[in-house]
Amino acid sequence: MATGYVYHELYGWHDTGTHAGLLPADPRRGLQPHRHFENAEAKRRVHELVVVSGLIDRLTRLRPRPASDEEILRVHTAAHLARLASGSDAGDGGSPFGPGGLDIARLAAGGVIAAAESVVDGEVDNAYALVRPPGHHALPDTGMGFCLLANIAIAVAAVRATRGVRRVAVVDIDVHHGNGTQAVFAADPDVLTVSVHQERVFPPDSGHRTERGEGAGFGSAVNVPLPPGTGNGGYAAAMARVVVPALERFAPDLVIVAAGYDAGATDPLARMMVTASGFRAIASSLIEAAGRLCAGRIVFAHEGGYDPVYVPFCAHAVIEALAGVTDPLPDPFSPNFDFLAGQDLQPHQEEAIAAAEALLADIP
Ligand SMILES: Cc1nn(C)c(C)c1/N=N/c1ccc(/C=C/C(=O)NO)cc1
Ligand SMILES: [Zn+2]
Repeated sequence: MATGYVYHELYGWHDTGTHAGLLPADPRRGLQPHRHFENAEAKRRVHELVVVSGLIDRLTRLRPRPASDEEILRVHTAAHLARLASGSDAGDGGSPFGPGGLDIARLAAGGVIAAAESVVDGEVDNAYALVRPPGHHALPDTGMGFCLLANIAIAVAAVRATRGVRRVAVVDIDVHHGNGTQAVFAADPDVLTVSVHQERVFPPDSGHRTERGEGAGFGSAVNVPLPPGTGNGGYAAAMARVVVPALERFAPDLVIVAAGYDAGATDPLARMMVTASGFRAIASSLIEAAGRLCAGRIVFAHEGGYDPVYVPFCAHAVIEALAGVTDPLPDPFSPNFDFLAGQDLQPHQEEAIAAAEALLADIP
């Protein structure tokens, strides 16, 4: 089992400066300066745990490269690219970046491209792209939600253009709706986008079950909004009853996962309860499905997740699953979080999942 791994120190140099965590600092509103929630720490510490634990020795290091203008313009407008070349915010006022921000964003998108190409070319069996800045909220004409370029959408477009890959499934397990990827491919019946997220957190009023794609692409978008407080049992049920069956119906040539960890039990930007063992189970269900459906071709691209202490354990568990590790690193927080009341599937969560099962019938 060869698992590709992309990381570059430049990802840690993407400078989101000081905000008040999420919003621009403003003393007139009582918003005291604090580092932006989307800062380097959580992702840099994932890499450091991968190195210190020795997992790095079981991985095949892949080198990222900057996504070219041609590759970016398959998804984005020239105006958006120009904004990133000269501006200091991706477009929504909450996604700041410092000098050279576009160069690092190119390297993030290029890191996902490199991972996808290596998997499709058979150089590795599967891959993890630990990239920053994230991408799944970025739209063709603007960035948003800390995302500058639509990393995964750019990678999907690249392997379809250069490697003849036809059907790609993107599964978004970040706790926020994968609106960007969904929008890029809404009319495309050969790209399935499935997003499992906390209902209506971000983007506001986005990610409803009723968002299903459009035109020839109707049915190719599947949204599974879940209630706040959903934990390991709710996510396992969503995977087993909606996500994996959707993949089986769609029969992809390649699976790409938008791997965010902000559904984690300690994340500041959502209210879910998933733990490292829960993320391992989520990943394992997707890896197993890819093994049955597309020779194991699966790529995980890092997205959100903001607790610098716990995200490393959650992402490490996912990378171990990709590498087929049978002696996983124990989660020191397990006694606290794996046994929280409500970790098992709750009736109101079951209702949300059952409602999403109805969407499977129209998958193209
Ligand atoms: C509150 C509030 N007020 N306003 C004006 C805005 C714009 C607010 N929230 N913005 C948010 C909230 C959450 C995210 C998460 C991103 C992520 O992790 N994606 O995976 C991004 C922006
Ligand atoms: Zn997120």
